[in-house]
Amino acid sequence: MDYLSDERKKSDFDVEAMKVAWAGSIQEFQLSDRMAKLVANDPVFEKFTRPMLGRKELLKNTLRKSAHAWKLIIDLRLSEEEAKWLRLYVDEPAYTDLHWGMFIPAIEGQGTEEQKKKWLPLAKKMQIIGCYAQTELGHGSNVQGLETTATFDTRTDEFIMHSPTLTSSKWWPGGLGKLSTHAVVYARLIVGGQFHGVHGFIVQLRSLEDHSPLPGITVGDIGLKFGNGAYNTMDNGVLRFDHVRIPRNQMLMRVSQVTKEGKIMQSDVPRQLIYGTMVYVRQTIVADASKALSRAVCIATRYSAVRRQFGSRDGGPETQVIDYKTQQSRLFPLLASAYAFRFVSEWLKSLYLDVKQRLEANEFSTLPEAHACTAGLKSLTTTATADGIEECRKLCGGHGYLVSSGLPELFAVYIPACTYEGDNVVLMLQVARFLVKTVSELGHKKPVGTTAYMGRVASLMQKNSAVQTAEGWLNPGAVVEAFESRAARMAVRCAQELAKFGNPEEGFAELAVDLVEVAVSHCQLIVVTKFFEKLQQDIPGKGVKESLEVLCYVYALFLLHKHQGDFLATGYLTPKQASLANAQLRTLYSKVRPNAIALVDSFSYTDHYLGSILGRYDGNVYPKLYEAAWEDPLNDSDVIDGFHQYVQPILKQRLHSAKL
Ligand SMILES: CCCCCCCC/C=C\CCCCCCC/C=C/C(=O)SCCNC(=O)CCNC(=O)[C@H](O)C(C)(C)COP(=O)(O)OP(=O)(O)OC[C@H]1O[C@@H](n2cnc3c(N)ncnc32)[C@H](O)[C@@H]1OP(=O)(O)O
Ligand SMILES: Cc1cc2nc3c(=O)[nH]c(=O)nc-3n(C[C@H](O)[C@H](O)[C@H](O)COP(=O)(O)OP(=O)(O)OC[C@H]3O[C@@H](n4cnc5c(N)ncnc54)[C@H](O)[C@@H]3O)c2cc1C
Repeated sequence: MDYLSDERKKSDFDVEAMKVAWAGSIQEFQLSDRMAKLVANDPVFEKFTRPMLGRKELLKNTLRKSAHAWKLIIDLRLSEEEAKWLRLYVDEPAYTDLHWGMFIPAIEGQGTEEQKKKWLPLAKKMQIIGCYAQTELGHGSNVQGLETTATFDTRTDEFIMHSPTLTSSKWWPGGLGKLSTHAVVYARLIVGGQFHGVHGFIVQLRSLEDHSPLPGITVGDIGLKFGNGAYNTMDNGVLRFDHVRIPRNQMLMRVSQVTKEGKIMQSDVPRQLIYGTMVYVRQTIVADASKALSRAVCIATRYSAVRRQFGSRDGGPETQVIDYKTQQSRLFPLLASAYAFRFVSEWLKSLYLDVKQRLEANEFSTLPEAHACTAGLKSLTTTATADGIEECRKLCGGHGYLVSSGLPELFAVYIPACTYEGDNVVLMLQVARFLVKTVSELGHKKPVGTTAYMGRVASLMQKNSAVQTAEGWLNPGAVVEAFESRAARMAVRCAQELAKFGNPEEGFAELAVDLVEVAVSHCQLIVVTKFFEKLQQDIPGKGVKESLEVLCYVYALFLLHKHQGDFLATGYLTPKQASLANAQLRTLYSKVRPNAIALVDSFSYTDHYLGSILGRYDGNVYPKLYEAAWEDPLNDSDVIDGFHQYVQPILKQRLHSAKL
């Protein structure tokens, strides 16, 4: 029985076509769909018992799933794209993520042709397993502050890897704790007693025979992390070196080379390329944000249509909680954000692929913008997604707190995304630096790409919003201009404040809070713009483009409402115009309402991937919640272990004293 069938009948767009729009293309949809079903129908990938497992069982279970996934990849000859979808739907962080997601890309981006030829075939056949060992106990954000040393010994043509202090211990790398045989280790290069910056080195950590740590290497897991299950399927590790020697050719030498004689040769490649793997991963994290948020929103939307509270008339049914305006005002902007993040990630991927191609041809001009966009959008989307998942939990009331709702585990596994691959505040400060530089160069350099609007700063500073009615906000030009003006005005105001400081670094530190706000406003502008640009494309299917248009305005006007202080303070909007935007937002929520279930069905998530009783496709929530309660191990017996030992004596004592 489909308890949501009436809801599904209300929608006015073609869901199958929306699925394609969400996936990006029919090919991508079919590929994703095939992998989702493959995982959902395979009992090895069962995940409901995960939160009940102890750490050792949990990790072993992950190893079993990873081995099975690898077997499927080989047996079914899956392509790299298919393997990525498979990883997504298996839905369990594992050492293989870091092997494929960071170790291999680090060698691809920073290795010489010779190094790639040697290491990539071994890694791609998984004859070695690698991780990305950058962060240390004492330093994560400040990469230049890393303390591990790689000292060149001209006599033996080797580097000596060493951990000189406790704080230099590598700390956090995923896959390092128990599984990696190799790592790309980031260390200070020392040649002839001089420090030559931080570089990556391929270091073997464990024996390929018996997996024991090699001499001079101390390695282990850093311990249990937030939440049951969640990220504890990953062996984040600690690593120390005691004068471990590696051949010279294991330094990744695309950026700088060390010769046999101990000479440092700089190539034309900028030093920042050493950070290139992070640019790649930040871009993938933006795509993952839309997946995590859409998953939470799918659960909260379906449950909000099933759940009823208050409002019964003459004994009739009570009101579905999705019909409360307050519920809509919390849920629908998240639904719109999921779509907005999906489309901005699509754009970011194309920007990244373009930069990658240019880098391969030694053309580096677009790297700063790629860095600013990946850093800023990673920060913006992961912050919104982490907050959004928690909001979805609250939108599901008490039942959202049950593990079987799927939301606690999703939250616990997701929140470190605000920290890993760069703390979100630290990353926004990078965007701010980029914007301040752009503003300072306006006189002699035409801004391009996502900062092109800064080239129109004079007019953006003068012109105020012309919107007169609530309908007036349904105009891409009016909305984009509002976001451009706000970002440009905030940036210019900050640049003026900065100019008052004699020392720019001192000014940057003092104004950091305002600078982060400028960076956020710039990143929100990118997301809004890319959503409107998506709508310019041919999007087939009855009502699909119209529904996306509604979501695009919901996203933009919700942000405008939330940050109306900025829009008003910069003088671009009047209070009346801000309140017209809010009135329009209410109308838009009414347009989303009949399509809400269809809009989350369009994510095409299987019940396996959602992992939620509240979010079940058929809406059969209460009987399944009731059933699941009886499956809890506490309900194996009526009288629990420990009762006779610890509780009964107390009860007896009470009875005894009551008699007295
Ligand atoms: C077949 C099977 C397939 C299976 C497929 C599976 C695929 C899986 C795919 C993905 C899974 C991924 C899983 C991810 C799991 C996450 C695990 C987490 C990993 C980590 O966290 S790794 C560690 C990350 N660490 C950080 O992010 C540190 C943050 N800090 C920094 O980035 C930097 O130190 C800094 C930028 C904050 C500051 O650096 P520094 O002091 O050196 O720099 P500045 O002086 O400020 O700037 C110098 C200059 O450089 C520019 N810059 C900085 N960064 C970059 C960059 N990344 N790229 C380009 N340019 C950069 C900066 O703008 C300055 O420029 P200007 O001089 O101003 O021009
Ligand atoms: C689950 C998980 C997996 C990880 N996997 C890996 C991995 O595979 N490989 C790896 O190398 N690392 C990994 N990391 C480490 C991760 O990259 C770092 O934790 C991250 O970069 C943040 O650095 P930090 O811990 O030094 O934070 P800190 O920089 O110490 O942050 C602490 C606080 O200080 C603030 N702060 C720091 N600097 C500034 C500044 N300049 N201005 C203003 N505020 C500032 C931050 O905003 C934050 O509030 C992982 C971390 C986690 C949680």
